[in-house]
Amino acid sequence: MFRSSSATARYVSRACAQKRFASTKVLFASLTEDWSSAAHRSPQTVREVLEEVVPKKQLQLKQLKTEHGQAVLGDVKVEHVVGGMRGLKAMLWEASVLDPIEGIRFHGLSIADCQKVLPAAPGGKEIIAESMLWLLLTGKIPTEAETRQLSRELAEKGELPEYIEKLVDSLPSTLHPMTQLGMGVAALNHDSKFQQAYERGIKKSEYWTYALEDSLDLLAKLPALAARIYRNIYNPGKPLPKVNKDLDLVGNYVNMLGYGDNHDLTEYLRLYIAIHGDHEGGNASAHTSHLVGSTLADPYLAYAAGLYALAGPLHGLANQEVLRWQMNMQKELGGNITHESIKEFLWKTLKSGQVVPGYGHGVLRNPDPRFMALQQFCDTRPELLEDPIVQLVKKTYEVAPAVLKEHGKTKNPYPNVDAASGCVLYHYGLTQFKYYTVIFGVSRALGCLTQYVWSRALGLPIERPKSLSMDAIEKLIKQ
Ligand SMILES: CC(=O)SCCNC(=O)CCNC(=O)[C@H](O)C(C)(C)COP(=O)(O)OP(=O)(O)OC[C@H]1O[C@@H](n2cnc3c(N)ncnc32)[C@H](O)[C@@H]1OP(=O)(O)O
Ligand SMILES: O=C([O-])CC(=O)C(=O)O
Repeated sequence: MFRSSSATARYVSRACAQKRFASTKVLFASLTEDWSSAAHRSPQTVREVLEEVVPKKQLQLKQLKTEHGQAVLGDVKVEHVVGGMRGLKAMLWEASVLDPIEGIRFHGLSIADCQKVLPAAPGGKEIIAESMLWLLLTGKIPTEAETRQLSRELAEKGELPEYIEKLVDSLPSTLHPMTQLGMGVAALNHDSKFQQAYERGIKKSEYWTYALEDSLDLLAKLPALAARIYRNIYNPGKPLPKVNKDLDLVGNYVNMLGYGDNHDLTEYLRLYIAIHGDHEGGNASAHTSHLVGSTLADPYLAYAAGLYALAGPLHGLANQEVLRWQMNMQKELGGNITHESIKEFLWKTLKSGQVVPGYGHGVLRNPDPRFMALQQFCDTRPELLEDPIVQLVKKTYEVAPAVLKEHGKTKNPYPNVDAASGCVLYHYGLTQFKYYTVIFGVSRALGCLTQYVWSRALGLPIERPKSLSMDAIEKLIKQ
């Protein structure tokens, strides 16, 4: 049968999608089977599960290196070298893989799959950070009892050392909250077990256990650190609650932020923090923390570096920018918010040479499923559906893709996660949008620290790609 090249491309892409769907179904079935049998045994700790998984992954990597070390995964073109390495397959990252059309999958599970199988908090429905962390680290679904055990372990480690409190309290309230978060995280390396063990001269095979210990410690302390920064900047002098040993990580975070009585905001932040946790390895924050970690800098330093990449407006800071931009739109349009007036505002932004924040992506070529999941959260709550800023975000989504297509520059005219994340926070009273990227920073630790542990478990080497000058590129082309 003859097919035109575009029909062939559609056929191949449909066939690939069907194959992907079938293999995902198998994986989903095996993970959930695994989970239902796990529900009948006594709970394991995340360390015990990793003790079992690490040797299997080490063997997998050994086989990849020895049997397929010379297999070709793609070509390196000049456009990769001068174009931000977009699409270049050049990193190992275990916990998640991003498909341009389907979006993120964590160990093969989509966000919707995770919403079905990952345990929620008592009295809640949304995925919590601990069950996502467990999945990212181990590739397995935790039982409810295992999730609770991890929540308690994190809560027990959650208080900040006094020197960090003093450091953060000494910072000017005019210093951006992300700068403060990075400083606090870096300074926590004062107590790094990984660094102390390295200085003692431990074996390479033991690195990952200390990396895990530091990673859990850092994850546990992030809510208290992030909440202290919020308190110092926006509510100076207000007493901060202690970490409650009976709450999950995000439950504690929201409580320390001062919104503990708001169940809907707590549930929103549970979902937010779980689904922002990892977005494969090539994004700027993950890649930065991976690079710094590859020097054997401890997890605190590696993640602090990642946070400063997250603080850029083309990456995580876009969620702050989205809210600022949507509020400007609301102010300028006043009572005249129609599809037509939003369209004009979009063109004004584009013609002034700015990007439309919250739209476009380095990999995605469809609406971001994280955006859709946050929109779904709004769709189930009438008070959110009636909120003017939530409505404006939704209306902008109805107009922006067509405008961006007509503008013709961006490869992806659809919304990314940052387009939706801030408006719900705003509705619930968390209106200080300069703080929003800090919440993202609490979340992204899940993925970056997971990979830190795996990089040490797999003995990955220091990253050191080859760079070329333009003259050197021209010389290579001539040859
Ligand atoms: C959690 C996250 O990090 S999600 C991303 C958050 N960032 C944003 O929302 C900021 C707005 N978006 C962007 O700036 C971009 O889409 C990025 C940074 C996300 C991706 O960048 P790229 O992969 O380089 O995008 P792409 O290849 O489509 O860019 C091609 C051109 O379209 C432009 N473009 C891309 N997105 C947009 C946008 N939202 N609005 C206007 N122009 C855009 C680029 O600036 C580029 O222009 P240039 O040729 O003059 O340099
Ligand atoms: O994947 C990317 O490049 C950016 C992104 O959406 C993320 O890091 O969450």
